[in-house]
Amino acid sequence: MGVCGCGKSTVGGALAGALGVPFVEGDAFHPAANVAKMSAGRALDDADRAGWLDALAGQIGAARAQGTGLVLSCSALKRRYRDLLRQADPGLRFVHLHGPRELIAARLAGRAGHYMPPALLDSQLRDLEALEPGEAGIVVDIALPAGTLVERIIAAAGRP
Ligand SMILES: Nc1ncnc2c1ncn2[C@@H]1O[C@H](COP(=O)(O)OP(=O)(O)OP(=O)(O)O)[C@@H](O)[C@H]1O
Ligand SMILES: O=C(O)[C@H](O)[C@@H](O)[C@H](O)[C@H](O)CO
Repeated sequence: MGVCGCGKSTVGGALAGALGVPFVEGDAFHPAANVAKMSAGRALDDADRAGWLDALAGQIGAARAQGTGLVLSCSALKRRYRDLLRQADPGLRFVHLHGPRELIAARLAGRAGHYMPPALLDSQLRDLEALEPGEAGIVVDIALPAGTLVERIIAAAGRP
């Protein structure tokens, strides 16, 4: 979880590879209308995100039913979004990829070929609600290299 450009795809993909489980890119489940809205520089609201979160909950529920496990990238900015995802698997754990605005803005500026305009970073930071006590998960510092983050996440999870 985390705002645009925090490293969800990069770290999530590497984590899934290290764990040997499927990686599901949450961005791929946005309807075209959401992508068009973000591409036009307008932030998504709760209504825009509702169907998308349902689709991601479906992915989590399917992995649980099949016993395959998964790593899924999702901004999951608000507590109630995470509550919805947890309904699909109460054992769901979150990794908040956290870092200073300046670092994330610099990474977004250096990223090519993505629809998300860097100007939407501030709206994402406004929407972001940190993990609360009782929510299973950890916060990691995205200033660290992706490989180090993967090691820390696996160490915190106690596996493999
Ligand atoms: N730990 C890291 N160290 C250095 N660079 C990183 C790290 N994590 C990600 N990056 C780089 O930062 C940029 C943003 O990462 P990435 O696309 O994975 O973020 P994201 O959270 O998936 O973004 P979005 O939500 O917009 O899809 C990429 O260019 C990526 O290579
Ligand atoms: O909740 C949201 O507003 C969206 O999921 C965004 O976070 C983007 O999908 C993602 O960051 C792609 O760049």
